[in-house]
Amino acid sequence: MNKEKLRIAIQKAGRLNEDSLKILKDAGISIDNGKEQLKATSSNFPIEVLYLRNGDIPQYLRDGVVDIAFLGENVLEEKGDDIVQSLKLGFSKCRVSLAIPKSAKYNGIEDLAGKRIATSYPNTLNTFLKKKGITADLHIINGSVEIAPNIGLADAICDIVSSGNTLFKNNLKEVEVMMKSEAVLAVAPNISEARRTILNKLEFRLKSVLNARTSKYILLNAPDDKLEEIINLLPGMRSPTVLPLAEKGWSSIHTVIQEDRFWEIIQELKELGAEGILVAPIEKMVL
Ligand SMILES: Nc1ncnc2c1ncn2[C@@H]1O[C@H](COP(=O)(O)OP(=O)(O)OP(=O)(O)O)[C@@H](O)[C@H]1O
Ligand SMILES: O=P(O)(O)OC[C@H]1O[C@H](OP(=O)(O)OP(=O)(O)O)[C@H](O)[C@@H]1O
Ligand SMILES: [Mg+2]
Repeated sequence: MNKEKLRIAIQKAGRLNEDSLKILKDAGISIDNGKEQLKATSSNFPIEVLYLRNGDIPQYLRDGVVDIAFLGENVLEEKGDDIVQSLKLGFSKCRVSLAIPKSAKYNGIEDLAGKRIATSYPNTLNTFLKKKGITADLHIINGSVEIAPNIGLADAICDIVSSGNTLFKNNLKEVEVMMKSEAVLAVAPNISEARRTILNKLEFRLKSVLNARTSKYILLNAPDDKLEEIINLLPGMRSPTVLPLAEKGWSSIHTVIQEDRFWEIIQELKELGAEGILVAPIEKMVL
């Protein structure tokens, strides 16, 4: 029996943990937890899970302790520019931004020259400032960065922003978006061929889950004299399925579309006489 297993790093606790386990579950991979354990295996896929701190994962990938990981793009930007990003996973969306006190004036990045900036992302910030030709005084802190201006520790901060709530509560305003980030599948630079074969299988499953998450199956009834116009609005996987209804002059159309596209065209569909529009989730989608 082939005992080869792919080692994946997942954040032990925090923003990425739950969605990472959920996407594996949706891909049909059951992890035998024990969440108190730092290591777990799967009974139905050749994978071993290591629960680690997000910030430590790039080094583990580099050292080959793990083969792949789910982690934020922002962490790769900060600590892992030698690590390959394979898939974007669509969760933990955020941005790394610069913010200053609400009351401070801001005319552009040059206003930060010579200022004290508190951050947990010094490499990302240094690269950004260098590109802009700005020199500033960086204060590296590991958490609660947004409090720094209020306690007189810094003039500005560079940290993760998502809803903007934390900035708002601390009387700060976002002035520059340095990068956008979401969770990605990261791959160790020296992954073995045998493990890459397992990774290909995992990627195939993850892609099916991701495609399904953003797509909807839609069914609608259409008068035959408007069929062509309605079909033109509905790009299907190949082309929509059209079936005659028992009532003469009417057909049922089935197709798959991106959810956001559906909301764009719903009004047009109705104006063309579409009726009985049903939208259903898709569990897996193999293209
Ligand atoms: N408010 C947020 N909204 C959405 N995504 C976020 C948010 N904060 C962080 N993230 C993303 O989730 C990742 C993990 O963040 P989290 O705060 O859970 O861990 P951490 O404290 O950065 O790392 P560690 O696991 O090393 O303690 C970040 O690197 C970022 O990509
Ligand atoms: O724009 P918002 O939606 O308010 O999110 C941004 C906040 O979320 C993150 O902190 P987190 O809650 O992960 O705490 P941490 O510092 O303990 O990681 C980040 O460091 C910000 O402080
Ligand atoms: Mg955090």
